[in-house]
Amino acid sequence: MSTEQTFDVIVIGAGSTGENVADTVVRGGLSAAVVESELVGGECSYWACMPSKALLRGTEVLEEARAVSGAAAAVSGQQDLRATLERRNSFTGNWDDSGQAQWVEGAGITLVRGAGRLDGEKRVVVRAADGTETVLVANHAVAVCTGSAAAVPPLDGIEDVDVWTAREATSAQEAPGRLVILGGGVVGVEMATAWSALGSQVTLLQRGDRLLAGQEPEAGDAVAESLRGRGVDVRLGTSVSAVRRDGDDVVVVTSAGEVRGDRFLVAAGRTARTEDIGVEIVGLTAGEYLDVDDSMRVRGVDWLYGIGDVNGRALLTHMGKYQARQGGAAIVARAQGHQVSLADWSQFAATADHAAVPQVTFSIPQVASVGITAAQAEERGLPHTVVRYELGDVAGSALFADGYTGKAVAVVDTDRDVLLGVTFVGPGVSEMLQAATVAVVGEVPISRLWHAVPAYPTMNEVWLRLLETLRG
Ligand SMILES: Cc1cc2nc3c(=O)[nH]c(=O)nc-3n(C[C@H](O)[C@H](O)[C@H](O)COP(=O)(O)OP(=O)(O)OC[C@H]3O[C@@H](n4cnc5c(N)ncnc54)[C@H](O)[C@@H]3O)c2cc1C
Ligand SMILES: NC(=O)c1ccc[n+]([C@@H]2O[C@H](COP(=O)([O-])OP(=O)(O)OC[C@H]3O[C@@H](n4cnc5c(N)ncnc54)[C@H](O)[C@@H]3O)[C@@H](O)[C@H]2O)c1
Repeated sequence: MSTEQTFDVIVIGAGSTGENVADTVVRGGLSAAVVESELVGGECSYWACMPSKALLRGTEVLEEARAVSGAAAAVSGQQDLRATLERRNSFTGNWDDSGQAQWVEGAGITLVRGAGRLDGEKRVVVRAADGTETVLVANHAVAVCTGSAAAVPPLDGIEDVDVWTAREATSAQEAPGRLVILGGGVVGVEMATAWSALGSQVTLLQRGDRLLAGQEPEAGDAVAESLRGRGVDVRLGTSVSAVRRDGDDVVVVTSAGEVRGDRFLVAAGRTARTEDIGVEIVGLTAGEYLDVDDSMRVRGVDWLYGIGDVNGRALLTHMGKYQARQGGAAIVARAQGHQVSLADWSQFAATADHAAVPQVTFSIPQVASVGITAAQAEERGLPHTVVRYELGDVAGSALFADGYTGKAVAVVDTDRDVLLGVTFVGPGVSEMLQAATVAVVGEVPISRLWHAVPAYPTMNEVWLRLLETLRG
């Protein structure tokens, strides 16, 4: 027997995105239920951003202290693995979501535990762990915020091996002795940095000729050099064809021979969590990312929204939350019978998804970027010029660390005289990113940027050097 409840908006998935969609519509005066089959808070809180950054932070702090002569003398001994893992555990609330569930209820959102599935127009069936079913009916909209999962390539023998994905790599309670990682993207690079510093012998396999392939080349080159310097076996141009067990070992068969490890982490991208949510009822294909317009509405289905990782536009927590604010506002406006403008930068459009996605890779060195790369400007046929500057050559960097090395890269639209993209590579650059984001989103003219005077002696002085280099 199933019970039926009605809400203005039903959100499937209480990750960081779903929580924010529900919060936005409730603040807009609508009622909302959010359905969650695992932990309220989703991937970011328990198996992604938070635990991975907690694993990395100690290594970064030690590295920064060791790079300041005088301070370096105080850094002796090894990082405490147990304490690092316990600090990481505390950031995940020991994988207990009661705090976040409390927040949801406190925000006036109804939390429904169980797996949600579309069952008709504006109808969602929720199957709880005990098999009971509840039917939720939406007055206005259903927002699918079910996120993404690790994509595991169909390698020969993979079904016989206990593969690690980002979930196991971020929640492990011991450092693996030998860790073999497939994929030199963000997850592969961050996990190689974290676990190599915590005692694992890491081999990183990347099929392309560069790590962090979607970034400016300076990023992947610097990170590869750094990882090698800290003992990681980085193998570029290496593809993996098969994997097998041999006693306690995992044997990974690559285009350049076999690699043995205790653990095998697959970090080869993500796949949409749309397998079991009934998208077929609106003519969509299970397993594919939801194709949405800039208000996050699924094209062709006026009551259905796809927000966050599940739409594949920008797989980052802060972008999912941004889309939640924009899409949530659109849901509220449409419920009130208002027109929703999809014009660029309107209050309902997630325009930044196309032009200004900020991202920090917490490798050593860090990579902080926003907007498009020079290669993307080329692909899009945009008239542009690229300006590069050695970040180590400004006084603030020299103070930050002895022998600081880093790069700044700016892609400038030569027609419109505005920034298309900015990338910083180096220690401590994550905190420099927001200025670049404001400049890209605001399309601040280069002539006006000369008036944005960076404080001395900070690393931000590189902005002035980039402008001087551009002027020639
Ligand atoms: C290792 C790693 C590190 C990362 N680090 C960062 C970082 O530093 N910064 C950053 O910005 N991004 C980072 N990301 C990306 C970030 O984790 C995601 O972009 C973010 O979690 C997406 O949020 P979401 O709410 O859209 O999806 P999710 O967090 O995946 O949430 C979806 C929720 O839906 C639930 N769900 C799924 N199907 C159903 C169903 N049928 N019924 C009910 N509930 C369902 C799931 O249980 C889950 O709770 C990282 C990713 C990984 C893998
Ligand atoms: N700090 C952050 O913001 C952060 C951290 C981690 C993850 N994330 C998000 O999570 C997403 C997923 O990260 P990811 O690293 O899994 O994906 P990714 O797309 O960044 O990188 C995957 C890498 O694996 C390689 N690859 C894929 N299949 C392969 C194969 N069969 N053999 C060898 N190499 C193969 C690809 O060439 C690519 O370089 C990212 O898009 C990012 O948005 C963000």
